[in-house]
Amino acid sequence: MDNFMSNIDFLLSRFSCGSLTQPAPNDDELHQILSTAMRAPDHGRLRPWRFVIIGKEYREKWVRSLEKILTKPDSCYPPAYITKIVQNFSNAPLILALGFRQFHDDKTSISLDEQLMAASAATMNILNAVHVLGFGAKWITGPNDVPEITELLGLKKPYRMIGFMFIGTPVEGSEAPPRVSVDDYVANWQGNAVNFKIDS
Ligand SMILES: Cc1cc2nc3c(=O)[nH]c(=O)nc-3n(C[C@H](O)[C@H](O)[C@H](O)COP(=O)(O)O)c2cc1C
Repeated sequence: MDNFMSNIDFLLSRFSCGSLTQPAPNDDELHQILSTAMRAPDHGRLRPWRFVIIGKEYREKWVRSLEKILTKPDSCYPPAYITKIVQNFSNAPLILALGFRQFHDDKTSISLDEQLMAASAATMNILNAVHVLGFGAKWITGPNDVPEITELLGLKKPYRMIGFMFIGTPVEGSEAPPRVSVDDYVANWQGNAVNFKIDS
């Protein structure tokens, strides 16, 4: 029972943390973290999730390539965004590119929405596992829809990106933001359509 309490406490204390420093999880820890993604619910056992690790050896190359792509003359990104994103990617102790493989109608009856949900559930498992091992992480969208970037990562069609995750050690003083109340978001069905407190 004690064990269950502490597991619940872990889940309840997770928060996203963008202010990260070294160390990042080591290879064994990262393997454990990624193993939890493989336990996500997944209709039809398609295992649609795909993750690309951008480790520190290739950090510089990745950041330079990213900057080059984002600053092309036809780029739709404002300079301030590019500076911020390049800085964030440069400082992140470890980067994961998050994606999923799209299986289409000719291969499966499972919808793309469901595949996206399975990949999202896998990503949530990663966030929780990172926290359990004492690290912090943040899931960001980033420039995940730029064709040259998806191509650079090996995540162009039939893959689709769902963002990036930064993983590392939360800087001192990082704190969970206040949380919302369960009662506002959950209703008991009592025979008629429910109303949610938050929406009334
Ligand atoms: C699909 C997805 C994309 C996100 N993209 C961004 C983003 O680009 N920038 C950002 O600051 N937060 C982004 N977030 C939100 C953060 O990951 C995080 O959830 C938020 O800062 C709230 O923190 P919390 O997880 O502790 O509630 C995204 C979340 C999700 C689920």
